[in-house]
Amino acid sequence: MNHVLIGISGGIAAYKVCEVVSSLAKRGIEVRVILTRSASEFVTPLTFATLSRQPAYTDVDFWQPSNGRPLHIELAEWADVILLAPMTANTLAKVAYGMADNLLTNTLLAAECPILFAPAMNTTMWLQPTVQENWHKVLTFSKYTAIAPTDGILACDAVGTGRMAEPEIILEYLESFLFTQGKQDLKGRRILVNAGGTREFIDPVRFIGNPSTGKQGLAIAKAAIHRGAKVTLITSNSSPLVGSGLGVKTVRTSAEMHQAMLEEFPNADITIAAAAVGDVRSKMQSDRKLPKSEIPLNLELEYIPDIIADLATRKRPDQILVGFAAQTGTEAEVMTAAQEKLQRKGLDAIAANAVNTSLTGFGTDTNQAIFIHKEGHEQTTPLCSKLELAHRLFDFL
Ligand SMILES: Cc1cc2nc3c(=O)[nH]c(=O)nc-3n(C[C@H](O)[C@H](O)[C@H](O)COP(=O)(O)O)c2cc1C
Ligand SMILES: CC(C)(COP(=O)(O)O)[C@@H](O)C(=O)NCCC(=O)NCCS
Ligand SMILES: [Mg+2]
Repeated sequence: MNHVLIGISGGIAAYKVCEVVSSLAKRGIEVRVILTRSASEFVTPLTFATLSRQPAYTDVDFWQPSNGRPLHIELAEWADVILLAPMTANTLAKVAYGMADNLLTNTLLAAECPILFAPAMNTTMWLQPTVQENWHKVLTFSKYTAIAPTDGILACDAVGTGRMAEPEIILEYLESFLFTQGKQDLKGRRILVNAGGTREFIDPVRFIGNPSTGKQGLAIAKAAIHRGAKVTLITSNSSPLVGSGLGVKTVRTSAEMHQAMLEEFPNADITIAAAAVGDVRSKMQSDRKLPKSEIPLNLELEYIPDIIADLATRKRPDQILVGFAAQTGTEAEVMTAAQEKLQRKGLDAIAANAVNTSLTGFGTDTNQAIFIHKEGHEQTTPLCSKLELAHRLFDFL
């Protein structure tokens, strides 16, 4: 799976799709682009052809007598996933009614692969009842997945809903879809994820913390959204780029994390705890910054209650609870420690990952883990992106 077909319709947000095409091509993914006539008014086919290292197609190509097999059939069969970005109000209406009057809309009808839509338009256009009706209609078809527009400044200086999802968000969807073939197996599921490292404050400017950046937890949240879930992310000391479908709560300390997890846990079908929660904190916590001379050199510590073990005691039979175990040591040592945690804490599964290599663990973009299920089966992942690891975890569960 590595053929991405990108359809571009006539909006100013087309300029941002150049970056999407360029990034995919640099990762060795084959990209082809179809432009509508209006799209070519904004960015030339030559730009996309050059960035993708492939011909870019327009309606001129559609009507070529030299094609042999119809071009829209060839392109539809070639694609593993199609992205339509930006999607105009006009093209959305055509899709909603199955219309096919240009190369792009004919290709969409001829395609069997999953199709991602990233609309972009002025807020008043977006909120028109006709546009909203078309949008909700297309989303009832399983072949189509929405990358909903976000709030912010538009090209007409207005501020509101209608901004196309950022290239980074679109690229993450594509990475997911190339791995999962677009399956929506978490549709209707509510997923709770925590991420990041907690900070246990001694005073307002000093804390006991850890190097967790929240990247793995955030990747799990995104993977779940890409598979159709509704996701709540509780994050500590990490600032996610928020796309749609993600509810985010920010906390600082393990006590705040514990409280937030207790509030959200009853609503979750699956809970995945990827946060690095502190194990100890200072008994003494000052509200004002301590002068250096007042910082005790023998700081008295206390253990922090184990959040995930607490959740396990409250778990209903229909709920799934998964932990992460960051370990150092050999693969055998990592396994033994994770197995012990799985049992002692009463989890359904655990993902053990080594944090003492340069490509896995804290702050890296890649990771590697061993998944262990309480019923005994286990699976070792290859070294892969944190997003892929998240998908492998959902497949395992
Ligand atoms: C400067 C300019 C900006 C436009 N921006 C958008 C836009 O962001 N979203 C949209 O739906 N239509 C936008 N349009 C209107 C579309 O280009 C127009 O509806 C066109 O018919 C769409 O054709 P297509 O869907 O085949 O690409 C814009 C038009 C102009 C002239
Ligand atoms: C136009 C743009 C891509 C600009 O993004 P930018 O502010 O990141 O440069 C973004 O504002 C967007 O997606 N807008 C929605 C489409 C739009 O503004 N259309 C024309 C307004 S009438
Ligand atoms: Mg711990």
